[in-house]
Amino acid sequence: MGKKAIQFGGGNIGRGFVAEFLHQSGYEVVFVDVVPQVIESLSNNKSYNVTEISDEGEKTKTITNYRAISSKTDEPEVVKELATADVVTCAVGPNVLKFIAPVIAKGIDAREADRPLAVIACENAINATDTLRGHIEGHLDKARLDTLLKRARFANSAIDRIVPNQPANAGLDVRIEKFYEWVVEQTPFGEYGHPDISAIHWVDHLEPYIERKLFTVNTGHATAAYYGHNAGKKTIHDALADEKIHKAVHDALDETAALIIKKHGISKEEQKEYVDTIVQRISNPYLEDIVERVGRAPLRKLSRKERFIGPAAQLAELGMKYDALLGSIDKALRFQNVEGDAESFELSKILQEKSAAEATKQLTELETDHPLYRDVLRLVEKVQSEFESM
Ligand SMILES: NC(=O)C1=CN([C@@H]2O[C@H](COP(=O)(O)OP(=O)(O)OC[C@H]3O[C@@H](n4cnc5c(N)ncnc54)[C@H](O)[C@@H]3O)[C@@H](O)[C@H]2O)C=CC1
Ligand SMILES: O=P(O)(O)OC[C@H]1O[C@](O)(CO)[C@@H](O)[C@@H]1O
Repeated sequence: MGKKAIQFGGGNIGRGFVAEFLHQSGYEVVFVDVVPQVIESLSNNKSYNVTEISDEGEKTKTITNYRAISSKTDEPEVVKELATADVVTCAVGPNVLKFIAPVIAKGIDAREADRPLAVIACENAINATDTLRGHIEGHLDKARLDTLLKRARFANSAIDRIVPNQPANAGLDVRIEKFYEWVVEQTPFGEYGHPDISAIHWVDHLEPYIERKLFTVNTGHATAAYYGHNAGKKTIHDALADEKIHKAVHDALDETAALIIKKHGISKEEQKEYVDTIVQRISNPYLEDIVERVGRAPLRKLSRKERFIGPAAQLAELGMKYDALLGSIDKALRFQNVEGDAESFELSKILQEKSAAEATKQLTELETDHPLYRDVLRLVEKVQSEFESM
């Protein structure tokens, strides 16, 4: 039996990042999704193209050797595939992990293979695999929990690659930036050793990588998106061409860099190079990355451990500067009632219906005695008063 991986989420990252690299390492990929069109399209087309874009031009790779199953209509099939798979990955969105956990738990409980299933969540969230594991454990056969690690091993990951929204007629094909980083913990695999996926950079300690990525790439990307949306810009490239927004992005990344350098012992020079690289990446004009995609789901992005409150809270606790991050939070609070973005409508509702204190608590989960709390409360009050007067 050849190597088999189950990929939950046949979307941009699922097809354009995870499946590309699993395919490259000889895995058969079984996509699992809930959207019928995704399943149909993957089942009816035996290949699709991934086109890598960079300022050196474009390079196209053809992906084959995959299948697709709906976890909505064919759950028993998905369980059977999980019971004999080597790896399970997911790119469904951090808030969806709780919905894929039950079927993964059934698959783990059905396993008799001599090697545990490698579980690797590929989401923009810190320790997403631990979160998924927590949901899975709630659905496992309690009587067999003591043998869980013989049947599954759980490794957190940091994934970084920009996959913009695809052209309407793209079908399965994905246009994606050439740059990528996929860092995964290797220690959870212990004596079994990690799966052989050549694109992965295996590390013992992931935290420096995931915090650096989330608080640099995602903080910078989302800052550009929210300032850009607020200024009526179409793409991230357009936003960064505006010198005030370009400065706001660099100012926010100067603050997160100070935290990353202090906390993780990464050198100033190395972090500056990393920052310059991501500003260049996100302003890539060929990606045509619209600000509403990068700013999507503002409630998630304003939450406690995420790309703004996460670093700003740590900086406030250390008595370090976070004014620029307050600017990013201000613009994120104004990402309201954006067509197709349910969370942006929910954000507007919260700001209209709740008091500033209730809204601050609900959005950021900051305790009232946290050193960051008062500054964020003032931002919420300001945004509420401006929207009231509109
Ligand atoms: N787009 C990007 O540039 C990057 C995205 N990410 C992260 O990757 C994840 C996915 O992002 P995208 O691929 O852009 O989103 P996407 O919306 O293109 O793909 C998500 C896929 O998950 C599927 N899905 C939803 N619920 C499901 C369920 N219960 N079971 C199975 N499949 C389900 C959807 O049908 C869709 O096909 C997110 O966590 C995102 O933050 C990470 C790095 C880059
Ligand atoms: O995918 P999220 O979490 O909504 O964040 C948006 C952006 O952050 C990135 O994932 C950067 O890693 C972008 O590629 C992505 O479009």
